[in-house]
Amino acid sequence: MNDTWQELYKTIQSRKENRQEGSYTCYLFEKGIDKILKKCGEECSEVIIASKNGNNAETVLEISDLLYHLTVLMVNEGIRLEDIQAELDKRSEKTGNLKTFHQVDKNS
Ligand SMILES: N=c1c2ncn([C@@H]3O[C@H](COP(=O)(O)OP(=O)(O)OP(=O)(O)O)[C@@H](O)[C@H]3O)c2ncn1[C@@H]1O[C@H](COP(=O)(O)O)[C@@H](O)[C@H]1O
Repeated sequence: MNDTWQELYKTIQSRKENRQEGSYTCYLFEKGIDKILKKCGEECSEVIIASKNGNNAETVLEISDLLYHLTVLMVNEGIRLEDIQAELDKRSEKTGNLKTFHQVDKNS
């Protein structure tokens, strides 16, 4: 997985294990799952609004906020980056298989 995302994941994981004064991540873990999910929902809406407004710079900021909050959710739930990677790889294999199937179909 992408190094930046991996680093962020590790930092968030360490915030869960060692609570730190003034850390927003620790605040989210203290509040718990309902707060984390609420933030994921809010950030998702903000991505939609920024994108609808055609503002790519704002959309990039909101997608980054969403990815951060989704990563907090993953750590909270014990979902590893490798789990996401495995699922994406599985889909990519399926698409590859599908392409092969269509190519075979076209040629026949
Ligand atoms: N990537 C992020 C990141 N993205 C967004 N945010 C925070 O997410 C919050 C979202 O802003 P909002 O205005 O929606 O929320 P808010 O009003 O601040 O808070 P609520 O009362 O709504 O919960 C902001 O406080 C941002 O600072 C992040 N906070 C931390 N990180 C990274 O997480 C790691 C740990 O940081 P600490 O949490 O500071 O220890 C570091 O690598 C940071 O860079």
